[in-house]
Amino acid sequence: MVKSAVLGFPRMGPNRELKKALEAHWAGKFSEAELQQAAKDLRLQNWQLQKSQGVDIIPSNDFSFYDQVLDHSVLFNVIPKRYQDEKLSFMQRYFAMARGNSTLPSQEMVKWFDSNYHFMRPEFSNSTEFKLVGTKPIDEFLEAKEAHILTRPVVIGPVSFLYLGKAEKGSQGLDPISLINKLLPVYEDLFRKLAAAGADWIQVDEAILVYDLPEKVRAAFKPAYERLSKAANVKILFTTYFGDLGNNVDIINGLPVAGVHLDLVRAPGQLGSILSLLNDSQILSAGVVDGRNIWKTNFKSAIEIVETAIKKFGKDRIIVASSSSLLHTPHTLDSEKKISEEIKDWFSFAVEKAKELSIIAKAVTNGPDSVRSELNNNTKSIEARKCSKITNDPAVRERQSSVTQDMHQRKSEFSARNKEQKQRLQLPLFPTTTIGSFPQTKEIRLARNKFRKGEITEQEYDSFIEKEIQAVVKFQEEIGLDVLVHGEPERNDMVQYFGEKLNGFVFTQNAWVQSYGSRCVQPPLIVGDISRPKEMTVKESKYAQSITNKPMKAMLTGPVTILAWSFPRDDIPRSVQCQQLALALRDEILDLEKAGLKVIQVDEPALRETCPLRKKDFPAYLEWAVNAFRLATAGVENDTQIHSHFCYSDFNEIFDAIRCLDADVVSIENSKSDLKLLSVFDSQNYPACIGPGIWDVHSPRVALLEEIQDRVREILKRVPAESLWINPDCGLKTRNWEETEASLKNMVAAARSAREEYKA
Ligand code: MET
Ligand SMILES: [Zn+2]
Repeated sequence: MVKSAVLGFPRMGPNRELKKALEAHWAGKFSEAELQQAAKDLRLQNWQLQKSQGVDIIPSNDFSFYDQVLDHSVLFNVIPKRYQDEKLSFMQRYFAMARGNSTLPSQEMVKWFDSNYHFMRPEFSNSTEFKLVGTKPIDEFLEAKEAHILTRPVVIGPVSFLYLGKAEKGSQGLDPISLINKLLPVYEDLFRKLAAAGADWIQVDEAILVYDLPEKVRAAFKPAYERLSKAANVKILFTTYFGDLGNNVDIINGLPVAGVHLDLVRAPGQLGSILSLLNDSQILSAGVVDGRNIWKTNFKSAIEIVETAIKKFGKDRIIVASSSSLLHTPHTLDSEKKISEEIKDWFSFAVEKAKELSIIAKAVTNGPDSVRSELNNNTKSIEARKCSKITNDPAVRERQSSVTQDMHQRKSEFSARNKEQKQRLQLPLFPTTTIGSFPQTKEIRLARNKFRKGEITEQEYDSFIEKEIQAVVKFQEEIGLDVLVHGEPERNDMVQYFGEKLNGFVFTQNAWVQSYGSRCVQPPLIVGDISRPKEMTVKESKYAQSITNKPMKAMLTGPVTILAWSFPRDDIPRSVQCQQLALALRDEILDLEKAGLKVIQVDEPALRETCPLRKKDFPAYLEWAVNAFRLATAGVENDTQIHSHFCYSDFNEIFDAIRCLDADVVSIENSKSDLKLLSVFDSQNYPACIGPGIWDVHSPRVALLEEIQDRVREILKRVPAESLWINPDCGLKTRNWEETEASLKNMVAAARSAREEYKA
């Protein structure tokens, strides 16, 4: 029989119970014992839930108090010395590594592949002593067993664990992969203990196979799994996900593991090559239910894929599985009471996906008649979505088909535009500006909530927002900034705000997914063709410009970022969705221009993080991403100045793409990366204006005048004076007014002194 399997389940609980428990614990309101109990309840609930959906193979050790990679570091004693020296309890140390404490910063946090989940990067040193110092995977396996659920423990594979880590400060030059032989005995120990506890399979995640890997890393797999396969009487499911194995597929050839899991949602094409690589006793786990999105599975296509595999392997050697862990999907659709029934029928969250797995397994085991009504309903729902008016807007499609090359082209080259903009804006050397948002105070959040709930009228709300704008504008004039902003008080979130004003988006009540630790995000769902029914931001920006003589900068979130921070459609390419967003923004930008805004900023902080996992796929992605930005912005006159903003990651790699955006001014986060960004200017000849972030807005520390001055001098060694703008790293919404005022005053003073120095 074909079994169904889940690779991992969302941890937070149906109502983010884990988040609440964690935050209460951190606030000292919930003891460690209470936290442990809450976690235990959630685990049990999740196992039983999956069982009740009919899932045959249920994971354990997919739970985490913060992050599964950190769990492994702690389990294997990969604890940097700075955390070891402290007199901390086990949990205190764990949370210190996760979030820092009063004396220590946290470990580095990085993105988990191309998802919006973040993990704590393991740090290895020459003195790392691998030891199995915990029992978490075994405990959780036994906990489930006690509830009569035989789970399949999930562990991160040794090669991925090392590769995803880095050398600790002081051990520079150490390549973590060289530690593999020291690490393996610990895995052997763990596997023996899991086998002794009664596990018959272990899911070993080696997700790095979707990356371009150095030869040394590729070569580490075979010997490692030779050893692990002999370590204990337990079968290994060698698990990959998030894409195509590409050239790493040869690693599977002859690998001594009992089974292999493949992501056949993102990369269905790899099925053929794997089928011919596995030997006669190996099992294939076919990931046909998407672990990364919220759409109902198309049973017909999923079953087709599974049947192909069955033809070759027989029913007993095939498992039907989620493509990846369901960690990246919201918990259940059940709690959504506001989405229309028509649209709700298109979705499937984690609980519903678990059910889908068991239906597909039944269909292929006992024949389609055994689940006839489920299959029929699925066909109906898939058809309904395909034909729905919401999904297809002929006007949007028609507009897309008439997009021409010249719509991506500003009227003149930068140098000509620059002259006209100078003429019109009359800015000093080293113009100062901010990135958009000003402190989002309690009052602002309260007013927004009241308005949302209907407790204040639109008029009352509008006048509240106007007062906020007045205050922010006055403040900026007083401290002497050159290009002002309205402060974004009306915006809850830089993506949600736009999604709510566009056609094609749906918002949920409770569809949260973990981003890091206790932090969850609730991405909008893109369900249909996107268009702009009316102006989105003009009212606020126009008002702001009307109360000052200084140039006001209008703020928009760019097409790539709106797409990246939403759940995209799976029925048309992301490039098409991005172009729809670009057209909607193009209209907004032209309306802003008409309303008298001379400077318009289009933020694209997600441009880098949306890059594909493999280098070979970069050019195609960057082409549609850059084109979307250009399509959105290129309609304006020469003397309208287009800004863009980037933060969150290392932009050196895509600097060429940033140049191709053809923006007049870009501001880039740089203060955290120790001016690393600037090295780019040594090799690249950047034609337009640039504002490398001058201080780190993510820290409450006030930027000192001398610090900013030093930084400006450093930057001026590389950036021509006439191209340099002076601005913070990112928006100020998370800062308070005191810090903001102090830092901005220093920034303006630094700009003034730089003007003096430069003249001299
Ligand atoms: C994450 S980038 C944020 C840009 C936005 N304009 C802000 O200032 O908040
Ligand atoms: Zn930013």
